[in-house]
Amino acid sequence: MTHDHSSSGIGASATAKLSVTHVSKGFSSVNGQVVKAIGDANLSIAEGEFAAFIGPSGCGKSTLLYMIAGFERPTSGTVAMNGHSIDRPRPDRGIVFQEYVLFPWLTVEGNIRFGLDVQNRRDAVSDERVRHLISVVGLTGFENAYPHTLSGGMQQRVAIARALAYDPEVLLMDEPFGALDAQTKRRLINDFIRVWEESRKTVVFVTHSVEEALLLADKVYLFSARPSTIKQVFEVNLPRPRDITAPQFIELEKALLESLDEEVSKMMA
Ligand SMILES: Nc1ncnc2c1ncn2[C@@H]1O[C@H](COP(=O)(O)OP(=O)(O)OP(=O)(O)O)[C@@H](O)[C@H]1O
Repeated sequence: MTHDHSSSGIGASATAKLSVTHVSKGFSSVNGQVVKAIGDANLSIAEGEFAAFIGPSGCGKSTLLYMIAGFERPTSGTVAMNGHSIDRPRPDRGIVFQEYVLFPWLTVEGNIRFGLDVQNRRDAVSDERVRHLISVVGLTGFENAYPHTLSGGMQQRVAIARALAYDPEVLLMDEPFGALDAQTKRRLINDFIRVWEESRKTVVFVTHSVEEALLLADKVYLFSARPSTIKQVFEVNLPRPRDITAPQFIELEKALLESLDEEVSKMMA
């Protein structure tokens, strides 16, 4: 099922975990011109929802994610969590980037434990939490390994466990599997679905891949060409793990691709 979200008035909702209301964002370029990345974005993400952002390159997906993270502020409009405007990064939002940003001088366990150590949480409960996370992301046996000895897929597993370690309310992911080869990506998607199903945290996941979005998300938010709005929301009411050959999956994939292609053409015009 899809909804047209190009009109306004759908941002605020009493039950929203995250709400984006009439948000615009412009950047000044080196020659002094303003690039309007986001025109008027409105969306509302429910508690426990797995949301994917997709859209043409440069439409402002990462920019909106960074506003939710608190790294960027909107030019106008509001981005709120639990009804409160977001004004800075906080540990209630964990983030996983595309690049493997691990601390090279810390082991796998040290990296995962990092956020807990910063909060001085070293007790039996946090020890058990770290041990459990190492196991669910499939890194048991690699606790004492250093990042440079790990493959890209393994490093992203560490980054996911690290973001989950301090139990954030929301997990923000910026193309976390984008740099991985197709096979590693597929395995990580399947494993990540299991990890997510255990906690059912609210996730916002930026991706370029229609297939990845439809394999993972409850709702796929399609951004229009710049200055962007949320053009359409695709609801994916299919049980996980999803079958990419199922007729409903293929039907959704086709509709999403067609709508995305229209926006990509506008960006290239
Ligand atoms: N800090 C910045 N300074 C100037 N311009 C910026 C800045 N951050 C983003 N932009 C511009 O804003 C627009 C949106 O960028 P953003 O990275 O959010 O897009 P995106 O949809 O995530 O792109 P992609 O899919 O290619 O990663 C782009 O034109 C980009 O060049």
